[in-house]
Amino acid sequence: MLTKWILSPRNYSTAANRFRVVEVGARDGLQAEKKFVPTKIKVELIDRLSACGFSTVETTSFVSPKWIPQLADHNDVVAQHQRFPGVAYPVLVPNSAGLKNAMATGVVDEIAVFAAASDGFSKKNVNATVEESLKKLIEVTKTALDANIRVRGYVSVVVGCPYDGAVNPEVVARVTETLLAAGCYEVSLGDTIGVGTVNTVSKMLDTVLKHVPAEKLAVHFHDTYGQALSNVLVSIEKGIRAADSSVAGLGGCPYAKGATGNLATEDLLYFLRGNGFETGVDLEKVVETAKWFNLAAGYDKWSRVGAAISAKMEKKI
Ligand SMILES: CC(C)(COP(=O)([O-])OP(=O)([O-])OC[C@H]1O[C@@H](n2cnc3c(N)ncnc32)[C@H](O)[C@@H]1OP(=O)([O-])[O-])[C@@H](O)C(=O)NCCC(=O)NCCSC(=O)C[C@@](C)(O)CC(=O)[O-]
Repeated sequence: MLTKWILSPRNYSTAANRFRVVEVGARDGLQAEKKFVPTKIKVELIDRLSACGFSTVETTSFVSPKWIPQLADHNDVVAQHQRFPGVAYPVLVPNSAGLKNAMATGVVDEIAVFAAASDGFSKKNVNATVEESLKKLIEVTKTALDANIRVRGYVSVVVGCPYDGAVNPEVVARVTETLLAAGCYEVSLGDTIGVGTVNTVSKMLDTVLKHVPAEKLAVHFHDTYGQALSNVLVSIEKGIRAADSSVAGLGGCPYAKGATGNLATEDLLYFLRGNGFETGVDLEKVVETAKWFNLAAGYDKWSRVGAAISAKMEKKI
């Protein structure tokens, strides 16, 4: 199975060489952090990421502050960050209360709703089964669309669940179809705990793609076991041209035991650039942003590519 990917030529046609990278560091990256990152730093992080050339920068979550205290400053974040032309700034919304709060800010024009492909994870994450949560999300999506707010969808634990084990790809397909039918413009398939491999991700995608077209899908890999880039490659081979990632590989999910950071944006951009894809994002600027964030927030988090490029930059000085 693996040889097929290794031997397959990397000269993708120009028509298919555009790739959208969705930057989720300010939301997914910070939601599980032990310490609260000050609002001012979050806002500057979003502004700096916007200047890198992303077309989508996810900013925060309108979830319960009791559940995710790290993003309790969502009102201030959306009010204070800049809005670059052509950049979408979705916020995560779990229910109608979150949508109401997001709409009350008067500045949110895109939300992301999230469901899961296992009851075990869904109950831990949103205190509802998959079916119960889908019912709520269909309502939320309808209300948002009626208010001219675009809606992106997520499906979590598409390969494996920390509570229920291996996940049936048919369930992933059904949840994805439901979110698209509700009106989401795209659904991002999340390997929340990063357990997927070329083999399992490939099988999952083959099943989902029997039901929905590749243009309606994005992928969202966590790099817990170092498999994220191979899984992006599999997704590309199947026609998917959008992936989520987070600057410096920040991230994790508080309700997914063992989940480490997202696929790092710098690693994804290097991989895409090296394989002939155009993203419109300036890799070196993203590395500078990671460097700034580490200094500003007192972190020492580096992607592999970020560490390598940063070392080269320092040599030149
Ligand atoms: C969904 C709930 C709220 C249900 O939580 P619940 O406790 O069942 O909610 P409830 O409806 O019973 O309400 C309880 C209290 O929360 C309040 N409340 C209720 N909703 C809201 C809201 N939106 N904003 C602010 N407050 C809210 C509500 O008003 C009430 O307040 P009280 O009366 O106790 O003072 C909760 O489970 C929750 O907030 N969960 C969010 C968990 C989360 O954010 N997880 C991480 C994001 S998912 C993820 O990271 C995966 C992803 C997307 O990245 C992809 C991947 O990697 O797979």
